Amino acid sequence: MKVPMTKRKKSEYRKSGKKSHHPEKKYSRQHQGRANRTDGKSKGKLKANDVRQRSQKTVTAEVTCSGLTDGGKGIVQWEGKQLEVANLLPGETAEVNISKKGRFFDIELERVIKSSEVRVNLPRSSYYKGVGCHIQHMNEHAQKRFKQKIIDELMKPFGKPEPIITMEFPFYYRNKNVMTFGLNKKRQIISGLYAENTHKIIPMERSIIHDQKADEIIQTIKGMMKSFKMQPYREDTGQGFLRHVLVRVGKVSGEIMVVLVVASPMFKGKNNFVKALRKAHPEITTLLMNVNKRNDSMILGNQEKVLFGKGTITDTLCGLKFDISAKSFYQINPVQTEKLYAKAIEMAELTGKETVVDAYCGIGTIGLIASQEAGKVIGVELNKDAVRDAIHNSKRNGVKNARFYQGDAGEFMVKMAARGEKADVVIMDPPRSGSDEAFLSSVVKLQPKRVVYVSCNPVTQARDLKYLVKNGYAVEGIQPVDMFPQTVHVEAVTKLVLKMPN
Ligand SMILES: C[S@@+](CC[C@H](N)C(=O)[O-])C[C@H]1O[C@@H](n2cnc3c(N)ncnc32)[C@H](O)[C@@H]1O
Repeated sequence: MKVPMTKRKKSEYRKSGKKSHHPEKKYSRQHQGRANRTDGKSKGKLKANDVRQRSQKTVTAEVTCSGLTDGGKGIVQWEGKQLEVANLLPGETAEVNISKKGRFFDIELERVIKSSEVRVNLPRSSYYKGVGCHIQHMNEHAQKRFKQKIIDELMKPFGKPEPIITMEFPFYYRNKNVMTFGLNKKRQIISGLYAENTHKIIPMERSIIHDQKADEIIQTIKGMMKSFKMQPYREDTGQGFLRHVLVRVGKVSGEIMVVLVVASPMFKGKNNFVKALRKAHPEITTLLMNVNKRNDSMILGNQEKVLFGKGTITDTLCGLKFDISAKSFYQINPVQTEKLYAKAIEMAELTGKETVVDAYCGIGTIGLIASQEAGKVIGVELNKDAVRDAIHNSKRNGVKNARFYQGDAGEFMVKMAARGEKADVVIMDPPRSGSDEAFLSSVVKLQPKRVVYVSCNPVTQARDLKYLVKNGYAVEGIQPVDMFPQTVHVEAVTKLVLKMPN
């Protein structure tokens, strides 16, 4: 089956030039001379292997990078220890600041002395701080090689993966931005992203992978907070109101959803705030308030109130229209999603007769696209809002042969197997943690002829493939897709076929 590609605005496919593919080439050129510095301070040169004491606890040393971790960090040796340095590339020599924190070393890149030819020079603005963009300092060829190597190594037991499908214009692709709000030491309001594995906010106004309009709206909200006496929430004291702002953009429809994630439902000055925001951004099509009183890392709470508009946005994917709620999962890179889904449906080899299970189905995207070529589709998903969206999306696209159920995919499959039901094809797309034994063992009992496994985490995917291979399936195709350019994440879709039915 040929999955239709959605017609998109030209800007989504825009080519940025011949050699450098970077969106702000002028910056790359302007800053060539000092772009390798990370702090812009003028420093005396260090000789090779020279070590300088900066403070009681911090030393500055010269190191050479010998390779990369799967997290995209440069590997260096220092005083007989192997350390990892963010933003450093193999073959590069650099000055780093090393400080001991308990049993661990904190190591920060001060400046690159000898630069790799695959390095993309970035200016030092907060724009390029690289939170969430672990490998934006690598050119596109190096990023491609890096991701291919990860997939090739993890999938070695199952066969040779195809070359990764890359993105033509790998910038500004995200259709969802979430920024967290807080106060800095001077008690000024900041918005940004959490530093890796912490709840420390790194102030950031925009990113090369964010939707630019979404970033603009978030900055407008930050600017409005003072005059509306809206305090950012503080995790340490539990005081304050605004925790996060989530913006979701329909890249084809142009519809924009803004979600104010707040600590309490008491929104003082709500009407005036909404009025002012709509005046500044008439392009916002719906605005919601989500109340999150929890103290964990979940962004959204359960309580939600629509402040204006329909509370959802609509977008087009593979020729179908999908309504998306704030809490539902929706793939964040729609350009690459169409390529991923096309591969998944090709691997399913549908003839129009099959019963297809779309497990971990979200708002029903893969299942509804597959339904056009299948006998019937059964979708299962844990998130209630996403299931409601899937049922609604089925109706709005006139699909008559798909049913969606809310529940744990593993439990659902166990029941299907116990009832002796039949499935010809299982398409599964679990979260990063992968699937579980209940689900996988039921697949083995149901014996679908083909299993198409879509995953954003090849580590858990490889673990689950091992189980299926051990229990009668053979891997017949592995297709990596770069859904998250500039980051270390890789998506892959694999095809498994039943070797010998019992
Ligand atoms: C990677 S998303 C894929 C969604 C959809 N296939 C798509 O492409 O948009 C994984 C989905 O699994 C759902 N999920 C997580 N745990 C689940 C479980 N135990 N059972 C069923 N669904 C689950 C999440 O809510 C999320 O919608």
